[in-house]
Amino acid sequence: MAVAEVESTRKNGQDGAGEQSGEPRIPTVIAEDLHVVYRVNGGGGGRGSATAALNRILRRKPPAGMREVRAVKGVSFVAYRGEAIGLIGSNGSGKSTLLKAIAGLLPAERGKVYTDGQPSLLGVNAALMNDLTGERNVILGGLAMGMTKAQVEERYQDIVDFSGINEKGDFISLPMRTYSSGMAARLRFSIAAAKDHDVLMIDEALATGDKKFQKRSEARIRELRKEAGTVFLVSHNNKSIRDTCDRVLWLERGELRMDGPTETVMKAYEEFTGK
Ligand SMILES: Nc1ncnc2c1ncn2[C@@H]1O[C@H](COP(=O)(O)OP(=O)(O)OP(=O)(O)O)[C@@H](O)[C@H]1O
Repeated sequence: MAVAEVESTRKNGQDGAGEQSGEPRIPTVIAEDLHVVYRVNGGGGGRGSATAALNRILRRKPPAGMREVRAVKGVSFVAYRGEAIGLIGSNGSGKSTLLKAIAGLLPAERGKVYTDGQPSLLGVNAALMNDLTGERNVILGGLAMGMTKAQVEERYQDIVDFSGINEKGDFISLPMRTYSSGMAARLRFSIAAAKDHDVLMIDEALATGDKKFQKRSEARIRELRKEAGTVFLVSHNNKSIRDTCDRVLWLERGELRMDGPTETVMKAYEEFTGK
């Protein structure tokens, strides 16, 4: 759904970036008391036979060993156009789950997510085809993101140059399975970053690139923000978050522990983790 313009006030007084006095800020993502639950067959029931499964279906009962993982618990925030928002928190705190729920890839158990336009989630696991060449993946990836064939052709060289894949030889014409994980992540980032996004969500992509690439991608994130989008960045690299984001959401055990300006939240987080 499209979200209406709202005045530049925030209920809880937390400060985000891009706020200019008196100018209305445009929300791009609204999460309202969002809960996300995974249901996992823990195997505790042990009865894996087809007859047992059929009986469960007929009785409409969950399997005996079914376990629930409450990965996101009552998270609420409003993201605005022009913000770059870092998502931090310990392993398993719910960062990736939150992004997937915003992208519409996981259903909300309770609460709601509203987004303006279709958010694009760029994860290190984004679906590129390992058996196809980098070249084919750039074309397919571009089309999958909604670029026209002409746009992909026009931006093809920029994408390859940005990724730096060809710096050490003609890798772009080789299958993706011959790439290191860093090279593959760079190509994924470069394809996604070639398009302007209303909401771009990046899951750890920067952590896998080398220093030079990190600098380039941080600069591109700043550009994407200027082009009026909202960027979410999940990272365990505190420096990347500091260099790229002006607001940080800190999740812990699925709950939003803090939401505020980068430095305030990072200081509290570093105290919590002992750096
Ligand atoms: N597909 C899944 N099925 C069941 N549980 C899951 C699944 N994916 C994640 N979880 C659980 O949900 C919780 C949150 O996981 P999530 O991956 O969102 O955390 P994260 O903050 O992104 O972690 P990390 O920093 O390690 O990447 C964890 O307890 C995890 O075990």
